[in-house]
Amino acid sequence: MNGFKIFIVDDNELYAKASQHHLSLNPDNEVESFSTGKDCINNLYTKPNMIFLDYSLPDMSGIEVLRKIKQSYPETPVVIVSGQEDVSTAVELLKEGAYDYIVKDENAHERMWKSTNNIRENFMLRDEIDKLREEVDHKYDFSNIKGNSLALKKVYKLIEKASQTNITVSITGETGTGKELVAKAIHYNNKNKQKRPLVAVNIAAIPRDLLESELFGHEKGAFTGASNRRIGKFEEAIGGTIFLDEIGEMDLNLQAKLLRVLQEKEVTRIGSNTPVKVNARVLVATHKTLAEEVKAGRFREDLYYRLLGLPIELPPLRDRGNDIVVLAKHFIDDFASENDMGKLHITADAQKKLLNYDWPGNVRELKAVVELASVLCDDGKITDMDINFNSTNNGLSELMSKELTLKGYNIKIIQHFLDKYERNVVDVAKKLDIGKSTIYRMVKNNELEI
Ligand SMILES: Nc1ncnc2c1ncn2[C@@H]1O[C@H](COP(=O)(O)OP(=O)(O)OP(=O)(O)O)[C@@H](O)[C@H]1O
Repeated sequence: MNGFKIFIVDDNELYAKASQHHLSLNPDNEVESFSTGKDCINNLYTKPNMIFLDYSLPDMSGIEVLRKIKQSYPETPVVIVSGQEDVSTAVELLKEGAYDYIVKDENAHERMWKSTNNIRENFMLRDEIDKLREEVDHKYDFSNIKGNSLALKKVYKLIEKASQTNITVSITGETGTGKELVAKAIHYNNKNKQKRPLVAVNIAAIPRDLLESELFGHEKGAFTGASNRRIGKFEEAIGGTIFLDEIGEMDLNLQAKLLRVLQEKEVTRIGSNTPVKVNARVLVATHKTLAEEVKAGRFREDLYYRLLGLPIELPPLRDRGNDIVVLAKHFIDDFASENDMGKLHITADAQKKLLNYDWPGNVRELKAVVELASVLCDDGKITDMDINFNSTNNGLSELMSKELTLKGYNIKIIQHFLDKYERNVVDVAKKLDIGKSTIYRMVKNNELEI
């Protein structure tokens, strides 16, 4: 935020000067004073951040000036400063939209100072919220999803179509193909929804017994342990989007209840008789083939058709051709810049190795593999030696997905090298450019195994 512009409107020049001097003690404040209501109104176009307005001016009454300000700039806070200690005047002015009322007594300047600080803080917070909103909008636009393969271009087209309406969207694809990313892109690209909440519920992550209350809410005392009333996710998402991830994991009993909610467009909290209207847009995702689940009797057919809406199928990574390299470079660049590592390069051999792999864990796995390679590589060059697919067997794929301390990462990396170089401490110390004694000390402390 630039300077904070304050108007003081007071026909008592001496008082106005004293106020101006006091408020200018903060160099961020740009204070201007005017002796008439007209002068103030004529200068409103310069957009002051706040106005101190004397109630009794020679040309207009304070309330007239206040109304004129509120007509053109309803957001500008106006603090009335007046000699009258008349409570009813204060109430009247507050009703007309004044921000505060300060009586001209010996503490008036101090209160003006405090009022300025409060309002400035509010402005800064609002500024910050606007910036964060912009960031979020930017973060989840299409550019967040990387890849140029034909298969993915079809997906982009569908995301665009899905964003233009409120149609239900069912996103399918193997684990780690970016289903959640697509759900976010649909929500944040929808002009009506992007400023409203996106409420995500992972059906698989919530214990069966708690899921109904999580989705639809409950009243106090509805069941043992329900000590307070609780709003469900559907109600939280009113006006926005609810994203039901892993919908294929929902049990049949709850599927029936969900169907009713979708049909009636209202939820009834457990323990209540009063339904609440919900108009949330619904997105669902699953790594299962729902049609097969229906055939096997594990998913209700009527719910399946209700949820199908616009289906978007995410191709597995192995079918996206050179996107594998595009994504790898993207994750490496991100990782290097987050960790101040300078530019990292990936050799042709390493790229070939990535392209020849099957990627059962899809993009999530690729991210983990190349981030680990970025840590392991020497001289800013990722070679095929740094690309490690057996990671799930020796726990290294977890390395990047878990949040460890730096020491924790060190232990994992050194142990990995020890396993790889047949427990040759001298070789490993050389490779990692650390002292042999460091490794021996860690072995002695039972942090490493040789
Ligand atoms: N095309 C892409 N571009 C950039 N990042 C991607 C892309 N696809 C997936 N990712 C990243 O890969 C990781 C996994 O993606 P996401 O969680 O969206 O997958 P998912 O299909 O929902 O997985 P799951 O089925 O396991 O829930 C995330 O870190 C996501 O940001």
